[in-house]
Amino acid sequence: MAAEVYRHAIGTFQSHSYANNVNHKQRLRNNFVRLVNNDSVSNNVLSSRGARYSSCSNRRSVIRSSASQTSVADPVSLSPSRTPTTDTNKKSNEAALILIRHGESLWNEKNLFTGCVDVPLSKKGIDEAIEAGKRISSIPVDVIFTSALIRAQMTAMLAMTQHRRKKVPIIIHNESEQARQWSQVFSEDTKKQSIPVIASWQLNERMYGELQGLNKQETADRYGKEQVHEWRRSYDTPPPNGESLEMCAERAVAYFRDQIEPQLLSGKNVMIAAHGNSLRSIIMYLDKLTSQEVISLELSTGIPMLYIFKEGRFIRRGSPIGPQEAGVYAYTKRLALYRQKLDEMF
Ligand SMILES: O=C(O)[C@H](O)COP(=O)(O)O
Repeated sequence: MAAEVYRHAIGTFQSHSYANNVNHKQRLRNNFVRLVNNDSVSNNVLSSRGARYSSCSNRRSVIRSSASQTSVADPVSLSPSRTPTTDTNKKSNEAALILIRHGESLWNEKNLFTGCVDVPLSKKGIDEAIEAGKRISSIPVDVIFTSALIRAQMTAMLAMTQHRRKKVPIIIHNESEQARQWSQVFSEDTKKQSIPVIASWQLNERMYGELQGLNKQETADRYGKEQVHEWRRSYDTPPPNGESLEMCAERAVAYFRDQIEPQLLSGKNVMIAAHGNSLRSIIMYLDKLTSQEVISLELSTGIPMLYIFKEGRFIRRGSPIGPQEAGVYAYTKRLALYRQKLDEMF
């Protein structure tokens, strides 16, 4: 089974340009050896990149001091400082972090630059989201963050239809006092069976400026392949009147640090459904990639990626493979226990 875990870890990352990187493959091999030798997240499998976030605890105050964020949390018990997760019966501060790029959109299908244009999933994207949900169906999720764009929200919702815990994802409406009041839930039991979904523009796709709506191939034919590649993948060159990855990172990573890390610190298991470039910038932060390394980071639509957050570190665990893949749950003892609990319940 151990060999199977490794094979899947490598296989899944082939959709990820890391897989073309020899060092990364070597790291995966090393990780695998560590996984086999000791099934504990305390071994930092990303020793060269494992990030230390000593300032995280300082940032916890940000979420507590934000009145709007606290009230967002209230309808379904999101406050990290008051409500420990019940799903996984946590004793340590380990938490799962699932990242998922939305499934294929109707404009991905047509090969159009999309950016902040709010386009829904294609039929293939719907299938990808459901498939992604199967892959993470036995990983605990206590809170979901999505962008404000429908393709990310559809992906999160469709994925959660497959979750074995069968909790209901509920979009939190906090845009006005009335919206907050009118979406209150008055049953504690029902709240417990719900997962809050927080939608934020900061997780939106990078704004693609005057490329939005243009065909990617036609744009490359017109401006040259190199120029278009620079617009699409460089760290600091923005497309005409759009955001560079660096600009996108400024708001997406700040949001991650201020609003999402405190949830992880409090032991909540988090899923983020977002976009190619907002997630690239977050992964750059989690894995401490350089502005050169991030150029070759490509994310496929609808493939979930799993990190474990423990003792201030983000430990990449590869991508969950499928609902029946035992290896996924061997990543940590806690995930294995959670799965066992689900097996007993359902
Ligand atoms: O906005 C888009 O067009 C895509 O979601 C991401 O496009 P990219 O792969 O060109 O960055």
